[in-house]
Parts: sequence; C-alpha cells; structure tokens
Amino acid sequence: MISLTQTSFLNGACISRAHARRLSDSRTRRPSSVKMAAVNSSSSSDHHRAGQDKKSAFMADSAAMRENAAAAAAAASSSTPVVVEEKESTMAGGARDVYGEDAATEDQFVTPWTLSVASGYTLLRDPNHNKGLAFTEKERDAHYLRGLLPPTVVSQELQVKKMMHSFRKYQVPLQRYMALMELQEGNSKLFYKLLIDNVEELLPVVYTPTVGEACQKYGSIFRRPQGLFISLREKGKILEVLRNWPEKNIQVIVVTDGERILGLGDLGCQGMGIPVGKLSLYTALGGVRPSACLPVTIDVGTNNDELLKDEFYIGLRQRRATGQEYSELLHEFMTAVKQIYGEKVLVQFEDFANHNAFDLLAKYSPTHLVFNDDIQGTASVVLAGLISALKLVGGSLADHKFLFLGAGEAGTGIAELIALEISKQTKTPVEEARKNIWLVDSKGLIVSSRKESLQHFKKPWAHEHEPVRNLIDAVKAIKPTVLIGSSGAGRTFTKEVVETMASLNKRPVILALSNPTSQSECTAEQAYTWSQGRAIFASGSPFPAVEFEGKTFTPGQANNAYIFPGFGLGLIMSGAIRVHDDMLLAASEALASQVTEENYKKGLIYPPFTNIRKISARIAAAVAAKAYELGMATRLPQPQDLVKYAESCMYSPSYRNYR
Ligand SMILES: O=C([O-])CC(=O)C(=O)O
Ligand SMILES: [Mg+2]
Repeated sequence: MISLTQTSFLNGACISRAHARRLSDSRTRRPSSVKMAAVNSSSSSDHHRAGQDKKSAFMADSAAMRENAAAAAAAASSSTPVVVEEKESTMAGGARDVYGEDAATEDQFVTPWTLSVASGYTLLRDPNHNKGLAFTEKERDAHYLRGLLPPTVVSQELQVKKMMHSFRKYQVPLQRYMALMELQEGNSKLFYKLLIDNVEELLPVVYTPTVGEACQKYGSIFRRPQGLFISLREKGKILEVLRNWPEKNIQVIVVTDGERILGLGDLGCQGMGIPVGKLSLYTALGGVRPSACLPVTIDVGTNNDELLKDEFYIGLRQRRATGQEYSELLHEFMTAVKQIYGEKVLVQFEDFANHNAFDLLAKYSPTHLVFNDDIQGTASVVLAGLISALKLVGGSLADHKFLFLGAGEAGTGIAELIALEISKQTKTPVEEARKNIWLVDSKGLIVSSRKESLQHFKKPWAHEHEPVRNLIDAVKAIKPTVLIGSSGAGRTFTKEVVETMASLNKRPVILALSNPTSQSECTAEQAYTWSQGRAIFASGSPFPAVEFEGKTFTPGQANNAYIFPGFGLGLIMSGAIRVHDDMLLAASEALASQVTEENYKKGLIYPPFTNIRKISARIAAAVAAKAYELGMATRLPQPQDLVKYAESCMYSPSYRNYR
C-alpha cells in the first residue's frame, strides 16, 4: 500500500522523490472553494514591543497595543497569498488522504510529507489513522489488514460504548487517567469521540483534578513520551528540536516550565501532564484539530527536593536555572516558535510561577500571539460567572465589593479584568474601578502602607486602609459581597469566614478557585451548609451536588476550561496576531450569555459542560468578531456568520472511510 506519511513514520521502502512530489502535489491540490487571503508570514513586529508598561502588562494594552497590532495585521495581510482555511464540505472530490479517506482529514495540507509503503500493521499502530475493529471488510483488504484483526467489524459507537464500559470498571482515578492516555496514544479519534460524547464524566480524569495527581506521579506512570521536552541541554538547538516534532502545521502550543502546577507547586518536568491535558481540551471542547496542537515542557530543573531524590523522576536533576540562563532559554524558544510556525501560532503559557508568568506575558504580548491561561483565562471565566451571578444577586458589577484571598496570577488577573469591565460599563477610569476590589496575600490585606515591599503586579491594589493581618479580619473590615479564593492554599475559607459572608449578604458569592480539589478554599458542601444554602458557589475543581435541608445544590465549575478552547479557536479562525483585553471581555460576555433561565433556577452561574462545543463556538465567534473590529485579524474577508463558521471549523472525531 502506498501511503503518505510523516518522515518520522517511515516503514518500508520509500518511493522516488519525483513520484512523491507528484502524489504530494495532487494531495494538496486546492479545492475550488478554498478561500484565499494574503498573508505575509515574515511580517514581524518585534519593534512594537517598546513602550509596554509593566503595570498593565498582564493584559498588555491598550491603545498603543491596538495600534501596533493593527499595523502588524495590516502589514500581514498584504502580500503572498496562502491557503487559510479548509472546510470539510469543500473537500469532497478534492485532495485525498493517505489512506484514500473520502472526507478531508484534519491533517490536509500538512507538509512536508514523505511517501512510504506502510503495512497494515503500521496502520494499526498509527494513532491518527487507527480504527481498530472498526476497519471495514473493504478497508481490511485494501490496507493489508487481513489476519491482523479478529473477524468482527464494529461501529465507532460500539467502540465508545465498550470503552466506557471498561473505563467505569476502574475505581482509581489514576487508573482511569492511564486508560484514557493509552487510548489517546492508540486511537486518537476514538479518544476524542469518547471525550466529546462523555465530557462531564471524563473531564475530571483527563483534566483537573486527576491530571494533578498524574503529574505528581508522572515518573512512575510514564510509558510513552507525550509532547516535546525542551531542557537546558537543548540550549542553542531549539529550532532543531521543534523540527523533530512530526506535525508541522502547529496552531496552538501550550507550554509550561512546571514551576507552579495547579496548586501543587513545583513538579518540574512532570508538569507535562498539564499541556497535554489542556490541549486535549483544545480539541475536544474547542474543536482545534489534534495535529495542530503541540504540548511543550521547558525543563530548567526543579526545586522540589522530593522529585530530585525520586529515582523515577524524568527531568533534569538540578535546581532551577534562573535569571539570564532562564530568560535566554525562554527567548530562544519563543523566537524559534515564531520562526518555524509563523506569526499566528498561539502560545499559551500555563502554570508558570508568578515571578515568571507576569514578566513573560509582558515581554511577549507585543510581539507574539500569547495568552496566559492562569492570568487571563481564569480572569475571563470568573468575570463570566460574576456577570451571570448578578442575575441572582442583583445590581451591577460596580455595586459590588470584591475580596480576594490570593494576589498572584489568578487573583490579580481576575481583579484587573473586573476593573476593566466596570470601567467600560461606567465609563470611569480603571483606577477608580479598582477601588472596590481588595486583595489579601500571605501577609494580610494589601494596603498602601505596604506599597514599597510589594511585587509590581500587586501595587495597583494597594488601597488606603489600616493594616489587616488575616482573611477573617479582612472580611469583617471590607464587608465584601463577593469572596474569591485563588491562593492555592486549601481549606482557607473556614466556617467563620463563610458564616461571616452569610451574615453580611443575603446571597454571598463565594468562589473557591484553587486546584485541584485538595487545594480548594472550601468544599461545595461547606459553602452551602455554613451559609444555610444561601451561597452562590463555584469552584475551580468539580464538586458533586449537595443535599441541604431537602434541597439539592449543584455547584458550578469556575475553570478556565470554559474559556481557553473557544478563545483559542476564535484567534485561529480570524488569524489574529495579538491578544487584546477586549477579546477577554468579549469571551466573558459570550460565556455569560450561555447561562439559561433553567441554570439560574438551579443557582448555577455557568452552563453545564455538556454543551461546551456550542458554547466554545459562540466564544470563538465573539473573540473573532473583536479581532476583526480591532483590526487584528488577518483572515479576510470576515465570514458573515462567525458562529456557523466556528462550528464548521471544528474537528470531528468520526472515522473517515479509507478507500
Ligand atoms: O488547570 C486547571 O484546572 C485550571 C488552571 O489553569 C490552574 O489551576 O492552574
Ligand atoms: Mg493553569
């Protein structure tokens, strides 16, 4: 059988280069309805970095950034025409896949490809094409599969049913995680179908909280590498390392350095579980095709002594590199990424420690398409929850008083986005809007008398007030209507804290955002019981429904998983080249608008995850619309119906027919 396959997947004799080129050309022939746009990938705007203010850097902005990015976008849409989108429906009769798939594959137009003669045996071991028992009789004949499979032929639906049946037999969450990872490595389409069809049940396994435990034990459960590992040893060679990755058409990279994995601290190289998990959600929840997703872990060592002593640890056995050594490696990575994948690749920073997260975002926002999920994604999802909570508590955002426990990435990120939204709604300066927002860190309430010793990202929150040393005293002094936990420290919303919130408010809004479950500031049960069922509660990690005095309370999950998949899709489908604060606000509003009356009746401030693909399409459309409005989109012309367009761009995990 002749197959087009990637260089790293050679199995059998290669055919001649000329023949390969002919086949490859016909494979990548453009269907007539493919849309064109003018894109000059070389247009860089590094020089636009100048003038970035560190204070506003978490959401690098605004007027200057917008102008710069719009100029870059204009420059980017001026020369060499390239294919910018392929829709499945436009592909019929167009280019054919490796195995003669009769619908377009998600990896269409990926280059470079090498032709090889693959055996059926190889096909069964290729996760992107394997269908297991679902190979039809004809396919078994055509692709050298006879005898390699038992006689039965089953549908993908039956495979899903069977997988769920055996999955449910595992009682231990980590075993469930391993079973799903094995499936992802063996049959990618089945994995995504399973995840999409059973999202509520499987999310806590491939993602928070189980992924946290998986990272802690990554070394001992390690079977096959996932993602790309870039360590200090690869310094000077990062471009080569990126070229080793088999997929070439990368659209989203999730990168971590493992220093602050969820609320679990420094897990070094074992943080890889996080980019892998986040990108699974990019595909399952946001419809970004798996081959366009690249998980990366930058290994600069770890300060986790237990891991350094652990014989199964998979990373560099040294303490973390810092300062120039660290920033040089990161800079080489960011430069290489843009060089190899172009201006429109989205780099999502994930679970970096505060001291690097803010600086990296500030440094690269003006020149790259970057997004920090912990600062911006979490901010956007929480703002959405607050917008919808207003339906239950009344008033506008400006009427409320917010108190945070935790003044790191999530805390200050959320605080700033709330302030931006208030400022937009009330047409007051953002400094004014910040006045109703208070933050507590490990040293107590952030007040102006502490200003000198504060890290730069905390300074905007240092208001005039006498010193307050702990959370409970801050609750009593500030009298917030909304309490938000983002400190990574578990069980810090004590009975007294929740009871005080309930004594101050008819319906206290309490968000316990820290992950995983062990780090949650309080449980759903505690929030509902201690507030006599009056709390409007949501948490970063999932909690089951709670019965209290004969009533059932279903907590919402205020997790950035609602935002980043749709947000990323919106950036990709519009060809956005920068992230702008207004896109985050647009995403929040789009998510809040998806909460139904029925959800509100149950006290929910987020819609259920069951409909997440529809929700993601709406978020994507809102983000793309904003990109077009701001002049930051390069995919032209703008599609008329962005929601429909987002839906049409989404990856489908259904098997293709191989002719
Ligand atoms: O991964 C999650 O569940 C949310 C998140 O970004 C974090 O806690 O760092
Ligand atoms: Mg995170």
